[in-house]
Amino acid sequence: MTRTTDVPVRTLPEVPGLTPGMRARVEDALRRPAAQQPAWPDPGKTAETAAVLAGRPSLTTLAEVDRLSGRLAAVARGEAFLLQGGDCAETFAENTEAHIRANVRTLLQMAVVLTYAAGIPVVSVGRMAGQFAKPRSNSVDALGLPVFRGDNINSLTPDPAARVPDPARMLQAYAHSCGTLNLVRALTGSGMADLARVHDWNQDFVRTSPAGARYEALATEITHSLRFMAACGVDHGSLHGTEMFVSHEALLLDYEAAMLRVDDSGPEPRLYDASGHFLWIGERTRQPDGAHLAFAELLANPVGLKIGPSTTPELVTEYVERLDPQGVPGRLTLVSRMGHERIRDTLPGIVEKVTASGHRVVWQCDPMHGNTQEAPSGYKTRRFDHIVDEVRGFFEVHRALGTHPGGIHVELTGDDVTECLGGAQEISDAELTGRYETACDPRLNSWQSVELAFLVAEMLRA
Ligand SMILES: O=C[C@H](O)[C@H](O)COP(=O)(O)O
Ligand SMILES: C=C(OP(=O)(O)O)C(=O)O
Repeated sequence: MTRTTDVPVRTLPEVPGLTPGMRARVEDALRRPAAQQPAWPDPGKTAETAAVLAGRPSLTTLAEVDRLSGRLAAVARGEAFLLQGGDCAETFAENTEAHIRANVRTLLQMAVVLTYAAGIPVVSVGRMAGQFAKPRSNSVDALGLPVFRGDNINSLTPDPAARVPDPARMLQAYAHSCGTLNLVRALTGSGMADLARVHDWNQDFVRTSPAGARYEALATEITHSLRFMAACGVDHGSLHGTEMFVSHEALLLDYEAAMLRVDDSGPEPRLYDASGHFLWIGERTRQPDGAHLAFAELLANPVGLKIGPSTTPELVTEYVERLDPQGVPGRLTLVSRMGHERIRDTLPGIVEKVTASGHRVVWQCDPMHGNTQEAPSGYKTRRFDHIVDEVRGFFEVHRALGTHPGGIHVELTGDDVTECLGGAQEISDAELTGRYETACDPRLNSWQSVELAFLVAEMLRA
């Protein structure tokens, strides 16, 4: 864990309905050291922007958030599987209809394969509609410029002026998130999520992928099941539309605090972060005395916590007690990102200790962040076989301990990029340069993502 910029977060705007007690708790959280925050040049402007955001409509509703909490409770009980994925960093420039459609389509394709193999519902959560802030290893980049921290803070353009944090970008991020969420709701509620159509895309994948033969049997089983259901006259609405939630890292506290909303429709007012359905705390900002953890403690949203290879079972138990004080199944998702060489050694002690504590968390595997490496060409990349091996290790650990391997969390895009090495397309180091388009970390492309889903399907069935 590194702290590149520990600066106090000063801005908590007026939030309608916030009781004095709630306000004091949020202010206390925000006063703690907060890693990875931008040094805004003009705090007055940041406060003004936060006040504008606080007056804007919520992006999500507490009813949707509660629905997701219910779904995650099922995952924690072993009755559902969680699929989470999307860009490493969304960008304003790439926030196009084509890009969003491609990402949604890839998630839908993966979800169908996983649902069939697991025989239980798949809860789909996009890394989208808010994934605009990135924690970074260094505060300067290779050119000696202040590092790009995500489009809601500064610009990727390699120019000193463009790298100055600009709070107005938070308003743009809000507007982009709003547009994305609108399209996601429309696409998943309409023809695009039609099961037969999504399966047709998977059949195209099987027909055209160099590794298609391996996955053909499973795809054929799905075809037969669909024909059987059609022959029986099964025509339920869930065959023609689906549910997709959105998530991002709750990194930029000025933005997240401005998106706090109070729901007072129940017996007790509840505070939730209306910037997304699911928020997670990253590996670089999970300091026990830090602001991010204290902020997450206050939310009604289900939350995730990334845990890297240095995390001890004792520390995880402390996180679990703090983030799930009431023992609500699925309230907390522990996202292990250990690296394929470490997962089999590091995860078992953590799972045993948390299981013994009685808390029912969602166990999720992020096989991306512990497997980043520099290719000989100099590109930051990840190898497909390392990614698969980490997921395999995750399943092995949970199978051995009798716990539920609850889900995967993947950086991916539906575009045909060349950022990760290998997969059936056998993307080589020399090919990385072809379409290396990520604004931060390398993502699986659409082929690699669907192939990963077929491989996880095999693990789920084993
Ligand atoms: O997505 C995770 C981090 O933001 C990312 O790996 C940091 O990248 P860096 O090491 O290039 O700063
Ligand atoms: C920064 C991320 O991951 P981690 O916190 O696990 O490094 C991420 O998922 O974008």
